[in-house]
Amino acid sequence: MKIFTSDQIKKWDEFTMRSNGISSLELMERAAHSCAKWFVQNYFEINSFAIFCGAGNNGGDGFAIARLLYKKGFEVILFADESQVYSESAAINQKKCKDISGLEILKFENANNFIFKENTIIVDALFGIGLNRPIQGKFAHLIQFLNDLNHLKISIDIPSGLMADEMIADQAVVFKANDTLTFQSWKKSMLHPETGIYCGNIHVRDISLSEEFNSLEPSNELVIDEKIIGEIYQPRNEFSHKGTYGKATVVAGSYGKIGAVVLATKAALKSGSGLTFILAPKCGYEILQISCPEAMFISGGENEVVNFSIEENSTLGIGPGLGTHSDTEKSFLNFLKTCKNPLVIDADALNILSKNPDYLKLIPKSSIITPHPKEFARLFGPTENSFARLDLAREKAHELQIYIVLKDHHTQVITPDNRVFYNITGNSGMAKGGSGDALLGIITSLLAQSYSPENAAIFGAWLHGKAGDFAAEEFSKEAMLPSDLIDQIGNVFKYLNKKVLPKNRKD
Ligand SMILES: NC(=O)C1=CN([C@@H]2O[C@H](COP(=O)(O)OP(=O)(O)OC[C@H]3O[C@@H](n4cnc5c(N)ncnc54)[C@H](O)[C@@H]3O)[C@@H](O)[C@H]2O)[C@H](O)CC1
Ligand SMILES: [K+]
Repeated sequence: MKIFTSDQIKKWDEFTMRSNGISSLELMERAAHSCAKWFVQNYFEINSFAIFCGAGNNGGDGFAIARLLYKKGFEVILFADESQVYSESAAINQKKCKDISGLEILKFENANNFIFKENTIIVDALFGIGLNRPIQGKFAHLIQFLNDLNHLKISIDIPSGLMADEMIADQAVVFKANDTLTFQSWKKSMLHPETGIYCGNIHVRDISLSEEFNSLEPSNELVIDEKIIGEIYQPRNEFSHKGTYGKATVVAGSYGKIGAVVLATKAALKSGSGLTFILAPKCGYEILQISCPEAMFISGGENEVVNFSIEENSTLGIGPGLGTHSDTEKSFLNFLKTCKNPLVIDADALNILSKNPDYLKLIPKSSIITPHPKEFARLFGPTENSFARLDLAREKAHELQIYIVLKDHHTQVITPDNRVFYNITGNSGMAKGGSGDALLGIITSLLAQSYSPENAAIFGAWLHGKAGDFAAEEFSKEAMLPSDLIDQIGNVFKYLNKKVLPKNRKD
């Protein structure tokens, strides 16, 4: 799914209206119907809505939604400032509401003294993607008042106060929604931690905007949706053998950190590599041979990996629990001098590179690094926010011709040619030591199976998050473990074969 800027979305609207021969009002009606349907499906037992309408088309959506819900028998209270100059479509929908007896429109000022029923849902239709400056004055006070209410809060298209494409200003006032019903596609600010936090759960509502525009309009920022995954995932061919699925080698571990090797190796095995090797210190030999019998053990030293003797044409995943012992550092850096094939680098291997930045240029082209924000900052320097961090990541991915899987909520896969894929699977239950080890194993395994580095990074991030979602479902976010995530990888492949592939394959 492409991510468009607010300007592009407006062009998308216009293109749709022109090519479908519909008016802005009809498009607004389509949007309102889609929202009303969601409310009925999700909150039919709640019968009261307080809808706050601005003067632009977001407000127009709000008036139209109010009319539709009222006609379905819901109790609806409208709040608006009728002294404002309304957009054409908003004015028409506001008039339609005024013409309905029983549908009251109160002033925003009345909200402060209004007694909202406990189960009233607060609907924010104040500002949408037309917001062009921070909200101040009476609107800011109104939003602060609404944020202090304990009621369920739903935003239409985007929480008021959030810019669609960029970071919020310091002290910005933004409506804090429990859910956001957004039209047709994700907006960039919904995908970054500082801004996405205001959106709650995102529900993308299809309002049938032009598919032709979507395919023609360029965007180098995308959301990894199941359409993309359906195009990447390669189901197994029965006429195959273990050689078909490549050789993966996990280079990891040091005394006391053998668990990281177990997690990375199991994740690699579960992701389908044909042959899987482990290069780890001897202190982990028994543990690894017992816990990962399918993987072959190569000793890299006593308590640390000090000897990078690698299986021929094997795909390497390096880093989990590796430690930064000077002997490990020396042998890893020496190894980099001769390594030519793309590899996957994580955790302590990245920390070793942070201490030796001159070696960054020795990372083989098309390799994949998987830093979390702190590892990224150690590698490339601090940034003031996640938008700036993404800009720096794009610069570095291009400069070093590598893929950067920037782990966050939401993880971003940055390509050497400036494209960004946002992952929308995964959850806070994965914020535990060991999750990153699993991701390293998954991506290494996919790369070993001849997925391109780009597809291994994209598919790996999605698969990792989806397995995390299944684990959270099974064990709760609090109790799930990275090993539970690994155990769910098989269920994700089953989901892919049952749900995703059939939908996306036009064989
Ligand atoms: N394809 C779609 O996504 C559709 C979207 N729809 C809805 O239309 C809005 C966008 O409408 P627009 O009129 O462009 O902007 P807003 O409703 O966000 O109103 C902005 C309005 O307010 C003024 N303004 C901007 N910033 C401020 C500020 N800080 N303080 C005060 N006033 C401000 C600005 O000048 C505008 O006049 C979209 O979000 C959807 O909800 C269509 O209904 C259907 C298709
Ligand atoms: K809104």
